Amino acid sequence: MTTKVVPGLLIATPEPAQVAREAANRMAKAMREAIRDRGEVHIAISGGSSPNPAYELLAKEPFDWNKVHVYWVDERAVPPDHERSNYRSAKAAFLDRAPIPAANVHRMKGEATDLDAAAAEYESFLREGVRQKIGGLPALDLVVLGIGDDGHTASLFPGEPTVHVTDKLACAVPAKGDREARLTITGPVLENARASVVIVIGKAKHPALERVWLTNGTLDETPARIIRGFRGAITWVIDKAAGGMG
Ligand SMILES: O=C(O)[C@H](O)[C@@H](O)[C@H](O)[C@H](O)COP(=O)(O)O
Repeated sequence: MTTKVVPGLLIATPEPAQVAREAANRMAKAMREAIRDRGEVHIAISGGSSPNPAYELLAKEPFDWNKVHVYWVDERAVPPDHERSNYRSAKAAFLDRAPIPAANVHRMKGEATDLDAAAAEYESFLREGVRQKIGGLPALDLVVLGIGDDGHTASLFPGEPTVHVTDKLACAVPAKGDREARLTITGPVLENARASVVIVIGKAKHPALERVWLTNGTLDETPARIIRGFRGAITWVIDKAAGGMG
């Protein structure tokens, strides 16, 4: 028998605008708690289009932004001013709107000619920058994730070995078809986060979301199932279309 179990808290809203508000509130909550308990907050953010309205709202929150450190979950192999750059889109929606010191912003170098070296450098940023550790590995206070129509999350794509990588904290993902190469943080860092907010909008995501929530399934087919094993608090914020009701 196949059963559906939503791991974590599900916030299902009618429309994308409410997704943005709920997601921003949940991110802000995790960030406030980290600052209260640990004096600073380390977050890793995703690209894609779904989180941008939430980042815009988050930027209006009255944090001590000097205490906020930003990392990326993944990046496309393009320069930072490219229209497909995750850094560029987060800059427009978030970094240009919140006074986060430049020294606290740790982008992935998608423009690097040697992406393996860029991934190794990113692993060092994570090991040194994220001082809080759980089980010897960096413990981000918050990761913000999305899900692709094909069931990917971060840049962990179906049929790629990346979702099984455990000996690296970040790695390069080769180009495939019309998808450019990527950099991504890997399962051990994602799983170790104290909190995650997963933002899923639109009808096209519904089949993938169902596959994540089914008790049966494989990481190879649906890498976003990795979220099921996260140790921290998982919050899904979805609209009715993603939930199959629109
Ligand atoms: O760079 C990327 O493409 C991502 O970080 C990716 O994992 C994204 O989160 C999903 O593809 C969902 O994208 P949407 O937000 O556009 O639905």
